[in-house]
Parts: sequence; structure tokens; C-alpha cells
Amino acid sequence: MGQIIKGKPVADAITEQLAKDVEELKGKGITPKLTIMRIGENPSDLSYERGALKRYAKVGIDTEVKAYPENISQEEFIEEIKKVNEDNKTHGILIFRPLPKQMDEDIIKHVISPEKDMDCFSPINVAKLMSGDKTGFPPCTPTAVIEILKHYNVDMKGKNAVVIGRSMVVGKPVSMLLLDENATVTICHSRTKNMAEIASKADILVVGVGKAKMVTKDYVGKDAVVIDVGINVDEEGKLCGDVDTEDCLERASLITPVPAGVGSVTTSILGKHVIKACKAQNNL
Ligand SMILES: NC(=O)C1=CN([C@@H]2O[C@H](COP(=O)(O)OP(=O)(O)OC[C@H]3O[C@@H](n4cnc5c(N)ncnc54)[C@H](OP(=O)(O)O)[C@@H]3O)[C@@H](O)[C@H]2O)C=CC1
Ligand SMILES: Nc1nc(=O)c2c([nH]1)NC[C@@H]1CN(c3ccc(C(=O)N[C@@H](CCC(=O)O)C(=O)O)cc3)C=[N+]21
Repeated sequence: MGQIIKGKPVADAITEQLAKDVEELKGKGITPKLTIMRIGENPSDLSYERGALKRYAKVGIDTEVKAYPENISQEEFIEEIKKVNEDNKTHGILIFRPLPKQMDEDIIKHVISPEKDMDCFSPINVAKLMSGDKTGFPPCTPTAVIEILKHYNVDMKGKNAVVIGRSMVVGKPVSMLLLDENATVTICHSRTKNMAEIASKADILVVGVGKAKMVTKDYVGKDAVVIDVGINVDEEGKLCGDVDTEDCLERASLITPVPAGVGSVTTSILGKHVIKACKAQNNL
């Protein structure tokens, strides 16, 4: 019988270090600041925002939310990003994605300043992620996956890692980060054949698909570690992941739950990025 591994202890360990880093910066007269840019009122954006505001109030990271109406034009939004880029008090920027349909992400991604881009939106940070350059900012959720594996002492070196999903938000970046940890990585997607068979060969299975409880025990090899990135709502309106946790527990060794899994670590990684940006911008 496997064990459920929660995100909270991981998030708490990171937050403890964050509080120390903030104190040190404040001793130098610097207050780290994050500006969140949100368009509309998407529930999953609001959930992330709530989590971030709560955590940063505790550690002392100044957090400003700039909320815009759903129908803001691309031109206006670009002007707003430029203003925040130039705001000397702001060290980090988070723009919630996906953006509404009147926006072209392939245009907007070039506007955000790479030094302030906390979630790998800028092509500069994407390139740094691909080349393993540690001066950039990898996206927070994939980084949270790696931090959870490290926290629970899961050895990645030489292990078979299977990632289901290939988006720029979850699947592709988490695959690159696993590769950096010397795992042997296989990426599955909607056209993959025999997916359960491939997945069941994994020592580490990372799932970011967006399909409630899609991953059942036939995807899970004996004693595999399963990381569930999905955030979905089930038939009863409850939050659930992409993994059928109950079903998979009999074969897996460790499984992250949803809620209280990867999502809760994402906000602490974002805080870590803000500190890193703040230090870099102050030549520390
Ligand atoms: N915990 C957190 O902090 C976060 C959680 N999430 C959650 O993670 C999940 C994934 O998000 P995101 O990557 O943005 O989603 P996208 O919809 O952008 O990507 C989904 C990926 O899954 C693949 N896929 C879809 N259906 C299947 C299937 N039946 N079999 C195999 N692969 C499939 C798609 O393949 P193809 O490319 O072929 O279409 C695609 O690569 C969502 O539930 C989202 O809510 C997202 C961000 C943060
Ligand atoms: N550029 C960008 N990057 C993202 O990573 C991104 C995004 N846009 N848009 C929205 C989605 C959603 N998302 C969540 C992150 C954490 C929680 C989280 O902390 N969840 C808590 C519950 C928090 C609560 O609801 O109070 C939990 O799972 O336990 C939720 C959702 C990141 N996303």
C-alpha cells in the first residue's frame, strides 16, 4: 500500500528559508515586491492569487495585484506591462495564463522583462530552461514537482521518468528539469499509443493533462512515485487531480494528492523566484 505525500511540508520548508531571506534584504533597506497581473476573474487564477497573498503576507514579500477587466485590449495590456517593467519597486511579475482570446500570447511574451518574469513566459527564460542556464526562471509548477521529489528523497538519477502532457506550462518544462536531474525521460501526449503500458514502466510518473482521474492503476508500475499536477473539478463539483489516487495507491509507493499537493508548493516557488530576482536586481 502506497503513501500520500502532501505539499505542505515542502512549502513550509521553502517558506522558512524565504522568511530569512526577506529579513536579510530588509536589513539592507530593500523590500522584495511581486506584482500580479490578472485579467478577469478566473477561479483558478483567484485560487493561486489567494494562496500567494496569504503566504507572502506571512514572510514579508510586498504583493500588489493589478486586476483588469476581461475585455481589456491587447494594446492597453501591453502598456500596462511596460509600466510594471519600469517600476523600480517591483522585482517580479506574474501574469496569469491563459490570457483572454483578444490577446496573442506570442506577442505579449516578448513584452515582459525577462529579469522580472517569474513564470517562464519570456522566450529568454524558455531558452535558458532548454539550455540548463540557471540564471533564468523556470516555471513555478514544474519546479514545484522537482522540489517535492527532492524533499521526499526520491532519487531521479538514471531512473525512468514518464511525463504525460507536453504543454509549455507543465509537460515540456518538467521534462527538461527531470533531464537536468539525470532521469531518462519519456513524454506522452494525446497521440501516444499504448500509454498505460509506457507509463507503467516508469519509476517516476508525472501527470499534467487536465482530465479528471484519467490515470488509473494500469498506468502505474509497482512502487512507482506518482506526481499529480492536474487541477480539475469532478462530477460532484469537488477539486480533483488527473490521477485516480485511491485506485493507484495499491501499486504506487508515493502519490501527491489534489488539493494540498503540487499546487500548494507552486506559491512558495514563486516567492523564491521573487527573492532571486530582487537579489539579482540589487547586485547581491
Ligand atoms: N498545480 C498547479 O500549480 C498547476 C496545475 N495545472 C493543471 O495541470 C493540468 C495541465 O495543464 P496544462 O498543461 O496547462 O494543460 P494543456 O491543456 O495546455 O495541456 C494538456 C496536455 O495533455 C495532453 N493530453 C490531453 N488529453 C490527453 C489524453 N487523453 N492522453 C494523453 N495526453 C493528453 C495534451 O496533449 P496534446 O499536446 O497532444 O494536445 C497536452 O499536451 C490542468 O489540469 C491544469 O489545471 C496547470 C498549471 C499549474
Ligand atoms: N502563469 C501562470 N502560471 C500558473 O502556474 C498558473 C496560472 N498562470 N494560472 C492559474 C493556474 C492555477 N494555478 C494554481 C496554483 C496554485 C494553487 C494552489 O495553491 N492551490 C491550493 C488551494 C488554494 C486555495 O484555493 O485556497 C491547493 O491545491 O491546495 C491553485 C492553482 C497556477 N496556475
